[in-house]
Amino acid sequence: MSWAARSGMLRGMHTVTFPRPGPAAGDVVARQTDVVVATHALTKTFGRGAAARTAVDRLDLVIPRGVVYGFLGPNGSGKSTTMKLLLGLLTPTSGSVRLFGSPLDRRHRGALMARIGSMIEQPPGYGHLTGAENMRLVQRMLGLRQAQVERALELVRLTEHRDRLVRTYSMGMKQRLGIAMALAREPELLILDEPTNGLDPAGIEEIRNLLMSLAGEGVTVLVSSHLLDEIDRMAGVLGILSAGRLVFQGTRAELMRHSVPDLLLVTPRPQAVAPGLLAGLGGTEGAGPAPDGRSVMTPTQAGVRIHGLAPDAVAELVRRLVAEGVPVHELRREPQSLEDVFMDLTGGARVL
Ligand SMILES: Nc1ncnc2c1ncn2[C@@H]1O[C@H](COP(=O)(O)OP(=O)(O)OP(=O)(O)O)[C@@H](O)[C@H]1O
Repeated sequence: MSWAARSGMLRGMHTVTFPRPGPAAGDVVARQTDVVVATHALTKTFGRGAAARTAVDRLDLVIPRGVVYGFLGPNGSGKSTTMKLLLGLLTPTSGSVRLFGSPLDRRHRGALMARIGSMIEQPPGYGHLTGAENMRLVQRMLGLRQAQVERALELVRLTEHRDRLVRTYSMGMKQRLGIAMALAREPELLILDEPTNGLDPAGIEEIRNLLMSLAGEGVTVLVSSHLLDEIDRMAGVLGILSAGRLVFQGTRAELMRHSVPDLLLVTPRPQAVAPGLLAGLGGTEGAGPAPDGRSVMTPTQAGVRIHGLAPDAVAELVRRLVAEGVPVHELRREPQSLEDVFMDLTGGARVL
């Protein structure tokens, strides 16, 4: 049976109406929907006493069926640990995981894992075996049909390279073989940890297209990255981690709604816009770096760009500029890029 046909089946369907959970549940996750992954206050602390370190901190993830969920966060923010918790490879310190509507406990784990394909950290595969031989191992281990293996190789476009030793594969081919191994059992949920790591733009594009087409067939894809660019164009829902906390969850459009557009001040005398002019104007405090480490005020060709000013603060700034006799040729808002919003979120401790 094809994924498309299977995704329409009621097997394991779990329909819930969500109260708006956790930090910033988005429209996509808040509406009545079929949820594949839901965690509640999921927490993992490594070590004890003074050495204790909380890698994942009270996470409320909600992943609807059939989306690409982009799991973003800087290195060390807890993405891999979360994925291992979802796969039962680590035990939570507290909190819970539900997959396809069932709790991830000892009783359900086997049945739940049979519906999931994953690639965590390094791409798997033995270098001294060919692609086909590696796939045969997976086939035997999982009791798969030959047709399933063939289809997985075809999906990742490795059919013609199947008889080459894996150690001769490029990084992109190794990643694709790892994805084929995860795909062979025709999972309903695919969990991939940084599958675009080390790939060139063409390789990234290829993985992006593959994951989007799988989601189009009803497969739910959870994919992590520390690079926004790699995720942005494929993910229908974004979850952003910072130091183990989920600082945002929702669509790209919802994320952009949290942005404060920059202010562009066009003046022939940018040097007259002293940092002191911004003193006390909201959270930016004039001189010095913003919480994300970027400068609040950046010189541009025609003047200066000022980050994060609320409307009242702009009115006060205009008054000060006039009082100081700074010639203002133009003052306008310019939307922040998605990258800027991401940096604001992950650089500071702000929780949306
Ligand atoms: N087994 C472990 N024992 C102790 N600390 C751990 C263990 N696994 C992860 N950590 C710590 O937990 C934190 C989160 O790590 P994790 O690998 O989940 O982050 P990540 O977002 O996936 O980052 P990366 O992209 O670098 O893998 C890090 O500080 C890491 O050192």
